[in-house]
Amino acid sequence: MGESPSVTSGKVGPLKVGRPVEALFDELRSIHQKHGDDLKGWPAYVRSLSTADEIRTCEYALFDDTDGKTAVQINDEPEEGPWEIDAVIRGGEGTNYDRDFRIVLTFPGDWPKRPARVRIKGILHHILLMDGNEPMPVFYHPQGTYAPSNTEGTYDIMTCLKAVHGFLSAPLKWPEGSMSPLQEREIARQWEEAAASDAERHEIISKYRNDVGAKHNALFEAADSKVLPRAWFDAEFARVVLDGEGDADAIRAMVKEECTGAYSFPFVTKEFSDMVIEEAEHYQQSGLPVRRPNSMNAYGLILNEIGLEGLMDALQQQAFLPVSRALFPAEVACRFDAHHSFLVHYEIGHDLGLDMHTDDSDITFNTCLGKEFEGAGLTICGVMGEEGMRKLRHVYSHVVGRCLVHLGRHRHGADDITKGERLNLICWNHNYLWRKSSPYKTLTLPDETEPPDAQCLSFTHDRDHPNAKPSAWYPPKRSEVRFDKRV
Ligand SMILES: O=C(O)CCC(=O)C(=O)O
Ligand SMILES: [Fe+2]
Repeated sequence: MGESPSVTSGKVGPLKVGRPVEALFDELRSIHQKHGDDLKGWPAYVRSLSTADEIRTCEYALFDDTDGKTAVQINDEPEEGPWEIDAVIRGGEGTNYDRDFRIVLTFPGDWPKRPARVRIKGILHHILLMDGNEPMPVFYHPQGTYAPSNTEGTYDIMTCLKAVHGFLSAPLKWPEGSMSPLQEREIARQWEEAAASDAERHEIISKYRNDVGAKHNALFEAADSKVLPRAWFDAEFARVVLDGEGDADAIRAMVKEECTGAYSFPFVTKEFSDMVIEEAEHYQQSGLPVRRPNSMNAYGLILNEIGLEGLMDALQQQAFLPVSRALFPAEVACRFDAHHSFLVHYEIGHDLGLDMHTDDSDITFNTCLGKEFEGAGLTICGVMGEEGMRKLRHVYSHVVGRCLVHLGRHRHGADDITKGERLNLICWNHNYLWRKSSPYKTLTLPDETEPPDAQCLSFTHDRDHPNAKPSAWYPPKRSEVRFDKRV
C-alpha cells in the first residue's frame, strides 16, 4: 500500500499527488478563482460545485476499464484515485426535472481523457439510470460517438456537468440510424413518464411538509441542515461516534458482538424514537399515498418518500459510516453512496414477523424504536457466500433504542410478535464500488456440508422448506448465484 490518504473527512490527506488529481485541483481552482463560489458567469443550472479543498478519494477502489467492461479492484496505489467531487445541477427548465439534483462526479486515473462517472444522490426516476444511480455512459454523447464534446478532445468539468444537465432536460437523441422512429418515440415517451413520476414523488413530499404539515419539524430541519441534535442519541454513542472522529478501536469497544458478524450498540434516545414513530403515524393518517418498503412488509413505510431522506443521509454519513468502517472495512472502505431506509411494523392482526432472507444491502442497520412488545426476536443464521448460511447463530432480542448491524447478506428473519407492537428503523446501506469489486463479484454459494437448522429455513426462498413457495430457488442450481437478491 502507498501512503494512506485520510478518507473520513472528505478532505485529501497526506497524499502523494499524482497526475490526474493535480489537474483536477488546477481546474477547480481556476473555476472558483474566475467565477467565485457562486459561479458567476456559468450556466445557471450549475448550482454549486466543490472547491479544490473538497476533493475526496477512496483508499481502496480503482476503476479499471481496460477490458472495455467496468471493473473495480482493490487499489494498491491510492494516489491514483478515483477522485470525487460534489455538485448540484438543476434539470431542464420547464421539464419535470426542473429541480436541484445533488450529484457526485468520480474522476478516473486517466481523466481528462475519460469523463467523470456521475452518480445522482437520492431517489430519481429516469429511464437511463443504472445501478448505483449512474446514468448510462451514452448520456455523454447523444450521437453515440463516445468522443468528448469539447474542442480539446478531453472531458473538462464543464463538459461533464453539461451532460448531466442534458440528461435531465430532454430524451436523448440517439445516433443516426440506431433507432427506428418508432423506437425513438417510445423512448421519449418513457423518458417523459419517468420524469412525471419523479415530479409526482416530489410533490407528495412537499404536500406533506407544506400542506399537511409535519408533526415534528425538527426531523425535517435535521434533514435539511444535516445537523443531528445530540439529544437524539445515546450519550456514549454521541461521544464515541458522532464526536469521536471515527476512532475504530473506540467503536469496536462500544459495540457488543451478538454473534459472529452481528453487533449491537446503544444508539438513539426515546425522544428520537417517539418522534419518528409519531411522524410515521401522522403521515399514514394524512391520506397521502404510501409505498411499502418491500414485498415482505405490508405495513412498513419508506422514510425517503415522506421527505426524511436527508435525515437518513445524515445518519448514514455521520453515524453508520464510521461504525461500518470499524466493523466491516471490506464492504464499506471509504464510502456509502445510497440507502434504502424504512420502518417495519409488527402487530397482532397485521404483519407478525418476517421470513428468513438476506437484504439487498451491503450493511444493514436495524434500530428498535418501540413500542412495547413480546416475542419478535431476530433469528440470525450464517452469511451468504460463506459456509453455514443456514446454521443458527443467534436469536437477538430487540431493545428499544439499540441498533443491530450486520452484512446485508447475513441471513436473518423476524420471529412472530406475540404481544404489543414493534417498530424498527431499517437502513440498507449501499456501496456500489464494493459491488463492482472483484472480491464481491467472485463470491460464490458454497455447497452445504451439514443439514440446515430448521429455524434458518425460508419458505420464500428454500425449496426444501416444508411449505416452500413455488418460486423458492435455494439451494441454487450451480449457475444461479444471486447475491443482490433477498435469499
Ligand atoms: O424486523 C426486524 O428486525 C428485521 C426486518 C428486516 O430484516 C427487513 O425488513 O429486512
Ligand atoms: Fe432484513
